[in-house]
Amino acid sequence: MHIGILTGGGDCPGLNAVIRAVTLALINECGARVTGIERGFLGLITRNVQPLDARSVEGILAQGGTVLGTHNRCDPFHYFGAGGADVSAQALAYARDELGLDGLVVIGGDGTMVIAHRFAELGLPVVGVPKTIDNDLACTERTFGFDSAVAVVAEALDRLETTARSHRRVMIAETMGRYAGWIALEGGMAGGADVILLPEVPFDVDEVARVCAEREARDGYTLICIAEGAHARDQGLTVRATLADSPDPLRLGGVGQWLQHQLQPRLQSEVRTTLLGHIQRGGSPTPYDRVLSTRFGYHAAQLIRRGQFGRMVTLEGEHCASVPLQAVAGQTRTVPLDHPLLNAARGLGISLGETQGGVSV
Ligand SMILES: Nc1ncnc2c1ncn2[C@@H]1O[C@H](COP(=O)(O)OP(=O)(O)O)[C@@H](O)[C@H]1O
Ligand SMILES: O=P(O)(O)OC[C@H]1O[C@](O)(COP(=O)(O)O)[C@@H](O)[C@@H]1O
Ligand SMILES: [Mg+2]
Repeated sequence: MHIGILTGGGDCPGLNAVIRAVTLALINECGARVTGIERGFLGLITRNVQPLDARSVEGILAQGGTVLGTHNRCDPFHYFGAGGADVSAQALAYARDELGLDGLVVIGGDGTMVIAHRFAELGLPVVGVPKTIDNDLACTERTFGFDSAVAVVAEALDRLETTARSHRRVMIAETMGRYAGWIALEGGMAGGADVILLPEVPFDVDEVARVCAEREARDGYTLICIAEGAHARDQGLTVRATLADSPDPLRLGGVGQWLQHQLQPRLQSEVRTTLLGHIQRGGSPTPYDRVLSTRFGYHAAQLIRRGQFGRMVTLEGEHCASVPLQAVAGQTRTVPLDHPLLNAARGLGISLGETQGGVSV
């Protein structure tokens, strides 16, 4: 048996742990030959691959990034390198006929799963593994990388708290997460934020200013954790860049700065913004993510061993399971408005920037 592995989309802590687990399990349990495809689906177009064995995955469990490299714009069905042309047939022929792959493990997020699903429909035996710091993939309670990103946000807020307290300032920390607020919600809760602003709950600037002013009068400082996809009730998304050649062209960023400009004229204390950016995505995975990645990788190898293709590994409660790629492709899992952590935040007096019927809550 010959199996390929690729990592697609934004990198994320735990990718190497999955590569290691898939490789070791396939070699040990199936006697398989394993090949790494470099830079996501791009490697199937540029024909860049490398053999993987026990030796090549040694020592990578705790390494951030991906030893295979990745790409978050390469879609063989609309290839940027060929003016948006569909080069999927060549990529498929290379994988199946030239490399002789019996299966392909695709480690990626929502965008990558869309492409994986399309290849599966063309007959390539594919198994997906859910990756993203954003935790926004459908059908799985967790993606690996999320816990590591939350740990970075929590530590950043811990550090911002001491400087905010010393200067009696309003400190805004902007997190990643695209259209989902998971990183800001869990990171904000873990880091003791006073205000948490999410894409799922459009906020009222007056209400956020009121909370800051009230705290200014009392404690003197406020910690705000805002997701890059959050927006005021009457505002659209804050877009940092638009990539013309991508099916997912928007890059978000800057809403923290925008909020700073709204708040500053209404407050005595100084307002400062920290954009956490790619710090959330780099570095070593937390122990939780190392274990989750290892479990996901092992489960992916089990699916291959049983010939269960066209599926993505999931976490259901305590157990690894799987769902058809079709159920995941093109979906985004956002924070439900009745999520227990939102209720807990409200119950603790943490502001979500909400007003009800025009009345501040
Ligand atoms: N809805 C979509 N349909 C088709 N391709 C997509 C879609 N969203 C993203 N992609 C492509 O999938 C790849 C990875 O997507 P991205 O969202 O950056 O990473 P991830 O796989 O982590 O979600 C990129 O090539 C992107 O252009
Ligand atoms: O690295 P880029 O291209 O600026 O992309 C940034 C985006 O990637 C992420 O870090 C991760 O998203 P994906 O998992 O979908 O790749 C988002 O949180 C962020 O909006
Ligand atoms: Mg994505």
